[in-house]
Amino acid sequence: MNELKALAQSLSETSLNSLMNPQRTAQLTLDAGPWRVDLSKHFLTDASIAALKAWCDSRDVQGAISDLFAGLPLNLTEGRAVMHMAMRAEAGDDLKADGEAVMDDVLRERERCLVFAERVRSGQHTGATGARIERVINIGIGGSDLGPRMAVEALAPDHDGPDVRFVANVDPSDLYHALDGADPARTLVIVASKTFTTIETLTNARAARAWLVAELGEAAVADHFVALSTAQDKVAAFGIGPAQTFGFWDWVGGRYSLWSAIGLPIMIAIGRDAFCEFLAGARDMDQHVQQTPFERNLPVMLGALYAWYRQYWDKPSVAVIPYDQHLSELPAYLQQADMESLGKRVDRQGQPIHHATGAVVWGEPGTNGQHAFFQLLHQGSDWIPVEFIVPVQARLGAQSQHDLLVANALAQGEALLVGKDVDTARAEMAGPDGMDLGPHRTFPGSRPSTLFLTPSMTPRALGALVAMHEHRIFVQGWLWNLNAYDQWGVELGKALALSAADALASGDTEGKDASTAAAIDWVRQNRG
Ligand SMILES: O=P(O)(O)OC[C@H]1O[C@](O)(CO)[C@@H](O)[C@@H]1O
Repeated sequence: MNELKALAQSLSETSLNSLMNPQRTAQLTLDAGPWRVDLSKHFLTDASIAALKAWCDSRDVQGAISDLFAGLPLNLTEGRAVMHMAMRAEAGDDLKADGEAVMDDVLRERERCLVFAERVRSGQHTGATGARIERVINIGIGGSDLGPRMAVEALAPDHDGPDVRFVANVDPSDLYHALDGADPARTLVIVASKTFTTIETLTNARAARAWLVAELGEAAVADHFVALSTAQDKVAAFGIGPAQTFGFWDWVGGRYSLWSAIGLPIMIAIGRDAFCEFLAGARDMDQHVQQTPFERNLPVMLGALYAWYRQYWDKPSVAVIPYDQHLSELPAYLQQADMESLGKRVDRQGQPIHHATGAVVWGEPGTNGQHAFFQLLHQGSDWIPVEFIVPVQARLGAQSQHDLLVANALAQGEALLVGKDVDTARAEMAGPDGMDLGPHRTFPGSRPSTLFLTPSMTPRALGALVAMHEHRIFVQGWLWNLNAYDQWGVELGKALALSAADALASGDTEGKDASTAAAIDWVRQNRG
């Protein structure tokens, strides 16, 4: 039997708590940038660490990381490098994508974005009537929404620019709320789309444009619309000029693009210095992943651990629980980063993969989740690896109240690990009419979790955390020999949505399955 499988089976019978001691925690606590990450509540032993290292060595993970940073075309199905790391690199870093030096272009475009953001923040860039911009609306979806949305919310304590809102859904109510109360003369619309073909984004952008033109006239579009895209020709066809267009490159994947021009809403919200700190945090992690030996390398260890839990322990999900209300969008952000990257069933050569791959990523901030789904985490029939993400300093509000938040995070990890045996549970209380509550109040324990601690959720800490997950996802994908950088699985639904829209308009359901055809008929009769 494969050693990783055998270890999974034998360790599943082991009490995690019986492994614990201070030396183990010290050995398995990794420092990466401003993060202290405790992996000691996982099924990591000398034997399993050695087996995970052997797995990584057999797949030459370290060589793959070098190839990634060398800008080789690792995204085979799209024939591209994967070089979002260049977007947070600095002058003097010698980075290439597909053989071309990229840093001059990257730094030039970054500077254009930062200058524009400062002009909006300072009021130098005004609307068509000369009024200061007070509301910025980012229209984008997927990677052109989730990253900036998450970071703007995460860094709310750093937010000193105009109001920044996000519209993603083609549901017209999303745009309605973003425009509600907005003064067109004081509103800047950012149309963010790597391809500039995404139907939701273009539909919302056209609706926002019509709203603006109705109030201020066609000529105002130039001052009130900017585009973030790799497709300059399509942006021009939409009517946004080159001075108002900020670009990036096809070797920056959509879900890895918040460091690029796609980060413009973040720049407008928090300004140049804080945004550069955000990039610096990610760059810290780029250096960490390249330079740190296996046992101390956080993205590599965590990627190997998660690959093991999915493939050999058959654990179908990972819970991400930030103990920071401002990180409420982090689970959704990581869902795209992870599930669009690792949700694949064939390998890089197109051959079937005969084991489980990508896991479901989900979560909510603590402590809210404790009063909702933690019942299942503690007493459900299976365990789920949990990430507790915990900045220890309050950025807003009283530190004493924040301490209670932190205490809850620590307590949850402890409860998952230690559990409660049936005798203790019985001794505590009986049920109605002396009913034995022992089985109901027992906690099995031995449930793994990772504790991410950082002093404060600064821009630098956030950058490091996000980049850590990017590299962790790379390692998992490489261990499974799948392409973590394409997303063909979204295409069929996109095409069928256009066909369903036609059928809703015309009533012609020929070629549709019976269920879909009936639904189309019913919608046509009931849509008012
Ligand atoms: O930035 P675009 O090209 O509008 O794409 C938005 C999103 O759509 C996807 O292609 C999936 O539909 C994502 O990968 C991407 O982040």
